[in-house]
Amino acid sequence: MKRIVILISGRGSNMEAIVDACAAEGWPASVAAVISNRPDAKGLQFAAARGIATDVVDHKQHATREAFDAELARVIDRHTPDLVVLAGFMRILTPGFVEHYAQRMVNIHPSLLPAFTGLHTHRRAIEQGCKIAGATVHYVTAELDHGPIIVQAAVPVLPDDTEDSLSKRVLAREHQIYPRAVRWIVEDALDLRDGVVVHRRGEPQLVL
Ligand SMILES: Nc1nc2c(c(=O)[nH]1)N[C@@H](CN(C=O)c1ccc(C(=O)N[C@@H](CCC(=O)O)C(=O)O)cc1)CN2
Ligand SMILES: NCC(=O)N[C@@H]1O[C@H](COP(=O)([O-])[O-])[C@@H](O)[C@H]1O
Repeated sequence: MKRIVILISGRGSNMEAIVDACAAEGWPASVAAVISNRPDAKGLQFAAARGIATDVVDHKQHATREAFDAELARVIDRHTPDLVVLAGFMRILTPGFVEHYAQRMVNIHPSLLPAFTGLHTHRRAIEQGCKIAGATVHYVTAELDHGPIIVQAAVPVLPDDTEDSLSKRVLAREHQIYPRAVRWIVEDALDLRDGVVVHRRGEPQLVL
């Protein structure tokens, strides 16, 4: 049984989608803990209500990124994870932390990478007149939002879209592709070769 630790910073709707899918679909895995860098993260309440261990490592309590990451890794490792899932986790992680969880840490990003790395992706897509937006699940590397891509969902940008309406439409697709990606990983359905993810059963890695 694989052990998953999920990191959040806020609402945690992607974490909820993964918890629900894991429970409903009988994955060979369980969510061992949900950990946040923010004590007020709403997702912590959901996890606790589902009987999942929760922890807080407050980034504001640490003088440096390295000190925060070291404490975060100590708390994560108490739960002996096979997979670390970033789900709206809003801290850039140091190279040492990323190396510690090399090839067993994933993230969901609200754009079709490599477009729009970083923050405020939907606002930028609208400002630049993009017709297509979306989300990407990728392995985490030291370089921000540049890890090997596992699956992507494409979402149309509508003429009257606002940042809020687009983010809601993309979020709904995130809730589909993130559980799918995590299930592939815990079922050992993916190969990571020379920075490219190959799905052993040939499942589509771009969902329109
Ligand atoms: N080394 C890596 N760390 C992280 C990655 C990654 O790919 N490599 N993914 C991010 C998730 N993310 C986008 O998907 C992201 C999160 C946070 C930021 C950011 O600029 N954070 C600021 C603080 C912002 C805030 O607190 O609201 C910061 O850390 O100074 C950019 C992209 C997770 N980490
Ligand atoms: N760069 C990281 C980033 O912006 N992640 C995004 O934050 C949201 C978290 O929502 P959630 O807390 O409801 O899952 C999601 O849309 C996720 O793609």
